[in-house]
Amino acid sequence: MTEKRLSRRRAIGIAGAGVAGVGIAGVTGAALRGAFDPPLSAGASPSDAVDFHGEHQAGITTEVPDRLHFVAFDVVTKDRARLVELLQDWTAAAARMTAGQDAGVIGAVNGSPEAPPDDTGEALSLPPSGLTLTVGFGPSLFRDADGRDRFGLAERRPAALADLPRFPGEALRPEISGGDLCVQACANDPQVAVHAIRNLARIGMGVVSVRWSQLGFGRTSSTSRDQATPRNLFGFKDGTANLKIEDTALLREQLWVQPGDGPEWMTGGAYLVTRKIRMIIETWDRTSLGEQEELVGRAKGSGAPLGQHDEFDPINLKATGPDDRPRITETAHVRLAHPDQNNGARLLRRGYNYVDGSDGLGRLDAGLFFIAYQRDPRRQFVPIQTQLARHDGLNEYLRHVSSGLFACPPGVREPGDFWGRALFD
Ligand SMILES: C=CC1=C(C)c2cc3[nH]c(cc4nc(cc5[nH]c(cc1n2)c(C)c5CCC(=O)O)C(CCC(=O)O)=C4C)c(C)c3C=C
Ligand SMILES: [Fe+2]
Repeated sequence: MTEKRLSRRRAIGIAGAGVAGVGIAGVTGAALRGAFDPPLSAGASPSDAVDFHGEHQAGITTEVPDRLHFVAFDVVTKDRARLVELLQDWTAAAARMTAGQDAGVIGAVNGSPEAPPDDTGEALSLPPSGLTLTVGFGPSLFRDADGRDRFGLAERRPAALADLPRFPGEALRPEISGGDLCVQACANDPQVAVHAIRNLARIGMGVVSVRWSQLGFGRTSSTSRDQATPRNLFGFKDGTANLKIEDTALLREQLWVQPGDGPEWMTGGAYLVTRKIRMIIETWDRTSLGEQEELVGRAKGSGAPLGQHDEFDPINLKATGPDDRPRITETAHVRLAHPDQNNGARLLRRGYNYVDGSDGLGRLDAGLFFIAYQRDPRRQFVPIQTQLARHDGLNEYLRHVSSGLFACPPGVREPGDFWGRALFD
């Protein structure tokens, strides 16, 4: 085991040097692309480890890395003790993998030749790569579709974990929606994210089964002012007005469940909404630049709100153009999603682009895997999405095909503690 750990550590140095090389190439690329595109990551090296333990789970305000593997599980056991045991095993494995170690204490190659290894091995020699693993509990864990209290948890279901209403125009596919549990793996290396989910699924065999999963690339948001704003597949900067880790007062108000919000086991946690939103890329690409900008309400190059100059200039919803019409139209995305139109509600977005190949007609099967964390979806995601579903001009180019809702408990504070302990106490 010690030998194994050493080999992962040695690899960090080697891979770190590789990353530095990539950084130089990246700067050249950025310079070629033009003045709008500063390098996307700043600060700590993309190969570093992120702390697993803390007041809040990592992977929520943590700077968004480039890759995602998101998975939703169905719990297949009826035995509460086995579920708790799984959460304990998962927590231990998650802490190890986040630190760049093998999922199990024996490791991928140090065990008995007669037994399956306790790590699958594809991350051997890879550094931690900023891996974060974030767990959430879906409404169906508390009561199944027939109203049965599956694990004696029904009384502990948060009111804020109320099923999302149907929204006009959505075309949800049940087989890629919902789930009793979810794990979000974010990392700077796709192999590290996939390795983590694969090993959690392997450990969970017989207790959980994978319901659906989604790979994402190219973050579509920033969660820190140190990160440059990335672009979504419509080519627009996405994440400019996001909640950021520096906004401590706003995070208390809008993100973290506070004492008294109830139930107590969720204090320090947050609610997660996922939406897989297919983007009708080919139609969008035939839309004029002016119309694209009008639909979003921001300039495509700079990301500035229409009527302003710079990306971070405040949005002025009252500004009018020479024709006396509002610069940001009544159906513009940023008007409808703006806190002033939604009782002050805001979201911490950390979504990803996805491309699942092409459909049978040769069109890209691509879009945004939308991920938003918040203190209470009933006051945040639901009203914002209600406005968007009714009036957003972008709807012509979008199709919501999957939906997920999860209660993400607070962080694991110390070794020995485990994901969701307070829920099962
Ligand atoms: C219900 C919440 C939201 C969904 C669903 C959603 C989908 C979606 N958004 C874009 C592109 C952009 N969104 C932008 C801003 C923005 N979007 C939401 C919410 C949802 N978006 C919010 C709360 C905001 C911020 C509003 C504000 O406070 O000003 C932007 C502008 C840049 C930015 O501020 O992030 C873009 C671009 C797409 C393409 C999409 C579905 C595929
Ligand atoms: Fe948006």
